[in-house]
Amino acid sequence: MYEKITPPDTGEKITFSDGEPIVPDNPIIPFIRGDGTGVDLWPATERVIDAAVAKAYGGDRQISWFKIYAGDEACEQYGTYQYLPEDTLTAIREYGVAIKGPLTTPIGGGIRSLNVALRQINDLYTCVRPCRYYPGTPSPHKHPEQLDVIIYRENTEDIYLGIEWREGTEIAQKLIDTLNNELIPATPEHGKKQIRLDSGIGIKPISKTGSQRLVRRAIKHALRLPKNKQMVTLVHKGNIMKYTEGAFRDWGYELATTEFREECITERESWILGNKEHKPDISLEDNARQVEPGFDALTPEKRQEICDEVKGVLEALWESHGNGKWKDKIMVNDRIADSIFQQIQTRPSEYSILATMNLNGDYLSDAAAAMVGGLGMGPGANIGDTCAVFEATHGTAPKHAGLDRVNPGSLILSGVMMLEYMGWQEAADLIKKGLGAAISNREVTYDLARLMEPPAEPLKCSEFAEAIIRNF
Ligand SMILES: NC(=O)C1=CN([C@@H]2O[C@H](COP(=O)(O)OP(=O)(O)OC[C@H]3O[C@@H](n4cnc5c(N)ncnc54)[C@H](OP(=O)(O)O)[C@@H]3O)[C@@H](O)[C@H]2O)C=CC1
Ligand SMILES: O=C(O)CCC(=O)C(=O)O
Ligand SMILES: [Mg+2]
Repeated sequence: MYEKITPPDTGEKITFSDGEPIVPDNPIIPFIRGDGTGVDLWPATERVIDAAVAKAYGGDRQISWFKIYAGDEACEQYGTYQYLPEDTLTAIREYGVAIKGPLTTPIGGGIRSLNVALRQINDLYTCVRPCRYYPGTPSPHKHPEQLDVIIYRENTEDIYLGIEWREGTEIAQKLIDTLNNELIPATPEHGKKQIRLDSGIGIKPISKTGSQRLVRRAIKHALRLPKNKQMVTLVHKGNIMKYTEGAFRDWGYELATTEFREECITERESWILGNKEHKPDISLEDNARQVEPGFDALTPEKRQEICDEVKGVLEALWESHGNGKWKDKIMVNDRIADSIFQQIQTRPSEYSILATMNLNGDYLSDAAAAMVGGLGMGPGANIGDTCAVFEATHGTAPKHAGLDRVNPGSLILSGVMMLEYMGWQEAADLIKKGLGAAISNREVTYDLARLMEPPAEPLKCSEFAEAIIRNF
């Protein structure tokens, strides 16, 4: 059935029921080594995961690794331009849970991202990227320990769908022509806007389906968190992109206030209920005035609309969520994307789960990782309903490739996420303990060593893996 790969002789497949993995004691797990620093990162990661499983379960559980190919290694194995062979896609589909190193994407022309293709082909619609601080990690931030967020990034649409046309091509010119001469003039709100003739054109689709299934997972995750972290923030640039990013926000709120009505409160609803709790005889109009900045300057129709909203919230929610009961619910709020980049730095403790569209989540996950030690400490998972692929937030860092130098922390912590997803919490905990202790002992790779005060003597990538195992 496979052209060039052979699954291990021992082990069984992970299967799925209702979106949850059913994991045998000896699962077969496909892995992609990755390009660039993948040659250094994967061996270190495999060693740490195997050692933790062996120690946690004394031989009763074991992973049978199944080597599959993508990127440069795949071309060596399968031939020129065979970056993502059918074998690889079949193995991931068939075995359900996989882990991968980073893969190169050329900028501009050439192949499109293999990483993105893997997510789209397997419908791994949720990218989960936690950013939390390990004590002793050097950080450019004064209080990195206050940041404990999980980015829930939509993983299949937005500009990552890759539907774009190069400037000057026949289709780009045709599109610009149709937009300038037919579609824009037919849309009064666009006025006399015109697209420059020498533009490249990209399409940014954001669907209700894609947005709501992502937010659904984010809310379900929030339900499993301690009470003080039960928050979901919808991140968007809806003030500028109303029908894509603004719609993401609206669909997120719609889902929270329908499917999760009993469990959720929106920030605005909490203000309305809070105003009445603070002053039980407050009028609808005064309540509306406190909720809506600039209320008195609004048109009478708009003021009436907000009063009706206040009335609707009080009627629908006072019984179930009023009298402070909303404080035990999941708080769903929203923040504009540029503002959230400063908010996670100035008020990190106020955020927990950040639900984002694809591009915003890509940016935000690197920025948040920087606060807790850098890209060497940024793990991730791509999760769908019948399949999951674990990978670090960072890329191939080509200038460090093959030097046994980079920090394997992100890929190892992606392995921890994989073990937790499989329900192998004991092995996951050992790795977190070992990693935390190695960092506290200043046994770290160059990226963390150079930021420590005084600078520490850097370990190699492989030596850091050994230090983690020693500290289990
Ligand atoms: N999921 C994936 O596979 C991803 C793939 N990519 C691809 O990777 C390639 C390179 O991308 P690039 O923009 O350079 O981004 P990278 O994330 O690969 O690297 C940027 C910089 O981040 C730091 N860094 C990255 N990984 C580590 C690590 N493990 N330990 C310590 N520091 C690390 C290094 O900083 P310094 O040198 O300052 O120490 C490095 O130069 C591109 O082709 C890109 O498309 C990018 C992101 C994700
Ligand atoms: O696929 C790539 O080349 C980049 C992807 C990326 O930056 C990410 O997923 O964070
Ligand atoms: Mg990225």
